[in-house]
Amino acid sequence: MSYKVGYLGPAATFTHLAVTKFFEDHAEHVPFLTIPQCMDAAADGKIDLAVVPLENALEGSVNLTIDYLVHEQPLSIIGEIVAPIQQHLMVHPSREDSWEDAERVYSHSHAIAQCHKFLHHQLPKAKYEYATSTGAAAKYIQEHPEENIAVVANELAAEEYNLKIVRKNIHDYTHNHTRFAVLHPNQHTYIKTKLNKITDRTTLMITLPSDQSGALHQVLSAFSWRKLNLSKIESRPMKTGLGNYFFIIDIDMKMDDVLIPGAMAELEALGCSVRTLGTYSAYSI
Ligand SMILES: O=C(O)C(=O)Cc1ccccc1
Repeated sequence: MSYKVGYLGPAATFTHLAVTKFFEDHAEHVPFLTIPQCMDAAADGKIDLAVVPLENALEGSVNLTIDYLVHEQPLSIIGEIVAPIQQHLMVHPSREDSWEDAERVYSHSHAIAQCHKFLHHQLPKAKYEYATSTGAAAKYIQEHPEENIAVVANELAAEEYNLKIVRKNIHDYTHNHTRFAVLHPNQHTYIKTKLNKITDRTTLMITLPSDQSGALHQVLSAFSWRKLNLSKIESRPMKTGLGNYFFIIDIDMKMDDVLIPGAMAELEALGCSVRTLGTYSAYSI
């Protein structure tokens, strides 16, 4: 079967690279300019699957993806792709010899954050400007050679948009990986890949009862006495007022019939609300 797979585009973003490796050639790739547009298309059935960035090892969660999943478009995470990320500095070919004079650095906010030390030292006077993706920034300078901008993006983007890489591997730390989520309206959807599976995961969203002392401790104990291994816990604002947060928790196993449902029932009995954002396998590139 051939899937129609939407991704955070345009061509040659990191998300696109992840899609290419995950689906090989049994998928039609459909670029979207923003994460919400891509997720809306999956919810409306215009594409079969959406692939969007979820979390970066250096910069943390992609809040736009998590917030849109939680507040706007309740798709399920049905798979995860973990990809190494190498950032390069590139310019329009006409500026190859004068890249150090760049007035602006343009890229996705996570890409700029991953290269802060490099940019701080090598382009101290440049202003940062944020694009919807690294690919969008690369495409922009191809189309606007008159603007004195350097872009942070990957090797494929330099090829795709005919740019010159002037500094390679400018990310500040070597262990730069990103998790991409494969999203579908229905949790019970199976996808096939030849990539190596690294782990199974279940992602839950948990809202604590308000003003109850020790609530987070009780939540964690529901997982700990069942020996459920958590690989992530993070809080995000509910957007309902200062001090109101929900938690995103990753458990390192697939939904089962006993342990995770038992923990969820215990949390609900404590007055928490619990939503399963997905139960899936994670694969590495
Ligand atoms: O902008 C891109 O290319 C993306 O796919 C998002 C992203 C940005 C920075 C690191 C990893 C993924």
